[in-house]
Amino acid sequence: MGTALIYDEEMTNYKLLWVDPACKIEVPERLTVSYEALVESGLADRCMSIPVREATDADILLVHSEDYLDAVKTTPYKTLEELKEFTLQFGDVYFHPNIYHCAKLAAGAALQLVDSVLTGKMRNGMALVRPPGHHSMCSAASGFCVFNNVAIAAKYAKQKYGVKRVLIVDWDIHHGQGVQYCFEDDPSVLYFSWHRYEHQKYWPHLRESDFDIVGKEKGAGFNINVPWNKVGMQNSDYLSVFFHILLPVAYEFSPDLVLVCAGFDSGIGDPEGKMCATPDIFAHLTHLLMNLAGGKVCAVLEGGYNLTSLAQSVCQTVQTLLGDPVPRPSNLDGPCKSALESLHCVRSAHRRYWSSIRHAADLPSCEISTKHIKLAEDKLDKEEEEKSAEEEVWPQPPKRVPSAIRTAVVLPEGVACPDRCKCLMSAEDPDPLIANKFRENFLKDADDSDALTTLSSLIALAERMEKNEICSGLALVRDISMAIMCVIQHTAAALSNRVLVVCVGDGKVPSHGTDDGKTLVVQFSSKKSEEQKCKYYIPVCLKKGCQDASGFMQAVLGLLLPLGYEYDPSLVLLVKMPDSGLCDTVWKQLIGLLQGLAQGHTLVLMQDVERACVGPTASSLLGDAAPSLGQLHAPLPEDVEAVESLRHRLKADWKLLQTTAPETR
Ligand SMILES: NCCCNCCCCCC(O)(O)C(F)(F)F
Ligand SMILES: [Zn+2]
Repeated sequence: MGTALIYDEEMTNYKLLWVDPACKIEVPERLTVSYEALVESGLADRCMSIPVREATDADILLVHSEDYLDAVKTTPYKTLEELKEFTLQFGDVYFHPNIYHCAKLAAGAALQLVDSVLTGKMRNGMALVRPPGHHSMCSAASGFCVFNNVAIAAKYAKQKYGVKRVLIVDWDIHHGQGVQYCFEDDPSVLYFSWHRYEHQKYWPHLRESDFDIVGKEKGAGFNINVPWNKVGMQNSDYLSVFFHILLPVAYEFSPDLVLVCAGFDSGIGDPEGKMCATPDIFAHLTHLLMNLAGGKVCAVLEGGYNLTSLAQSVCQTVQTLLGDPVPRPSNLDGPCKSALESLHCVRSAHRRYWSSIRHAADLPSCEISTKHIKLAEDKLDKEEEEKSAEEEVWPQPPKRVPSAIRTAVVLPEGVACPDRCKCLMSAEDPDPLIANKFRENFLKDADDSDALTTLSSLIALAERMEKNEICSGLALVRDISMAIMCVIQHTAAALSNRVLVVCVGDGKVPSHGTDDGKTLVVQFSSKKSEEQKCKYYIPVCLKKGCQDASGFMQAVLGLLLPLGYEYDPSLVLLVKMPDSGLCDTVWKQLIGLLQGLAQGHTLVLMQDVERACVGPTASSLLGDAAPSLGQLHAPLPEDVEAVESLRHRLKADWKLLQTTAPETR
C-alpha cells in the first residue's frame, strides 16, 4: 500500500478581492508552491494521486448547521459589495464567488483521503487543500476557514467506518478552536493542539485555548492544549512535547485513525508563527505518529505562509509518509524555560486523566488563576505590532537518499531469508587480517570458523550501512555480547561515529565506549544492575522487565526516545537478549520508533535461537507500520517510580528529559 496525494488546482481559483491586512497572507500560491515542490523533488510521482470530490451537504452537515451552509451557498451569486458585507459577520476570513466551491473540494479531499486509507487501498496520505478548516465552527467561518475539513473527516470516519477512536494532531501554530468546540465533550476524538498564545495576547485571543481547558463532561481529558507563551520555539521544544505529552497519551488512547491538521506556520520563517523549528522537524513529527493506528495517518494542509518554509515542510512530511528514512535530528539543545513551563502546566492539568502522565508534579493552583486575570488585562493594550519580520534564513533540509538496499540480513544455515530482504552470505574465506584480529580479540576457541564467518559478515553489514548502501540490518548470532563488542569496536573506529546500544532483556552488556561517550547503552531489564552507572550507561530496571507493555512503552517514550534524539547516534544497535519476554507487537513498535534515529540505520542483533522473530523484525525494519498495541492499562507504580527517578537523576546531563522548568531561585 502506498501514500495518497490529493490535490486539485481548482482550489487555487479564489483569492482576496479587497484590502484586508489580516487576510492578505492567505494566497493561492501557497498551494501551487507546495504541489510544485513535490513534483520537482520527484515525490509526487511516488505517491498515488487520488482525485478530489465535492463534499456533499450531508458531509458538511456532520459539523456545520443548515443555516450556516445555506448562507455560504448564497455567496457564489453575491456582488463584491455583498461579499464584503457577508464577510463582516466573521473574523479574519474572506469570501469569494468561488470559495464555496473550493471549500467543498477541500472538505471532499479530506474525505477522499480518509476513504483511501480506511478501505485499506492506501497506507497513509496527504491532502493539499485550501481554504483550510480548523478554525471554522458549527455556524461560523473564521481564520481563512469555511468548512472544518478535519472535523468533518473525523465525524465521517466514525459514521461510515465505525472507527472507535480518532486522534487529531494539530501542529499548526494557531489553535483550531473549531475542532475543539466540535469534540470537547466527545471521548472518542482526542484533539491535541499546540499554538502560539502569549498568555492570550495572540490571535484568536481565546481563554479556552489555554492548557487548563481539557474537555467537558465525558470528553474531559480528551482535549489537550499546549500554549506557546513565547515565540522562537525550536525543534527541542516540539519534540519534548511529543515525548512527554502527546505520545504517552496517544499510546494510552490507542487511536484507530490519526488525522493531522498539518499547518506549517509553526515552521521557521513564518510571519504568523515566528517560530524557529526547521522544516525537517515535520519529518520527525510525522514519523513519530506513523506507528499509531497501524500507520493509518491522514495529513490535511491547514496554514503556512512563508512559501519557502511551507514547500520544504510539505516535502519533509510527504517523504516520511512514503517511508524514506528521516534526517538526523540536528543539534537538539533542550527545551527553553517557557516551553518547560507550558509542558509542566499541560501535564499537571492532564495527569488525572492519563495514567501515562499520572506522576506529573502538580502546579501550585494559585499560579494558574492569577496569571490569567493579570495578563488578560494587559492584552487589551498590547496590540499586535506589525514588526517587519526580518527575513529568516535556514539551511536547506538535508538530502534524504534512500539506500539501495533497505534491509539486509545475516542468518545461520537453514534460516530462510525474509522476503524483500537481502541476505548477506557470510564471506566464504574471511579476510585473513580480520580473521586474525578476531582470533586474538574475540574468539575463545580460535578455530570456531562459523562464528568467524558470522562476525565478518556482521562487520561487512555494518560497513555497508555506514556507506548508506544498506539502511538497516538484522543478524542472528551465537554469542551476543561478542557480537556487540565487535560492532562497537568496528564502528567506534570512525571518529564521528556514535553508537546507541539498546538492549532489551537481562544479560551482561559490554560497556565499552561508554566512558568517552562514543557509545550510549540503555538496557531494559528486570534486574537491578550492579554496574557503575555513568552518563552513557543507563540501566532501566522495570518490575516485569519487558513483559509489561505499558511500563515498557512509558520508558521508551519518556526516556529512550529523548535520550536517543539528544545523543543523535550514527548507528542504533538494537539487541534482543535471550528470553527478554518482549512480545512481537511491542518489539515492532520499538523498531519503528527507533528508526527515527541515525537516518534509520538500525542494526538488530538476536540470539540465533530467535528464528521465529526474524520475519516480524524484518517487516518492521522494512518500514511496515507496527500493529497497534491496543489501549494500554496503567503502568505499574514501581515502573513509574523507576522511570521518574531515572529521569530526575539524568536530566542534568540530558536536557530532553526535563519536563518542568528549573526551579526559579
Ligand atoms: N497577522 C495577521 C493576523 C491574522 N490572524 C488570522 C490568522 C488565521 C490563521 C489561519 C490558520 O493558519 O490557522 C489556518 F490553518 F487556518 F489557515
Ligand atoms: Zn495557522
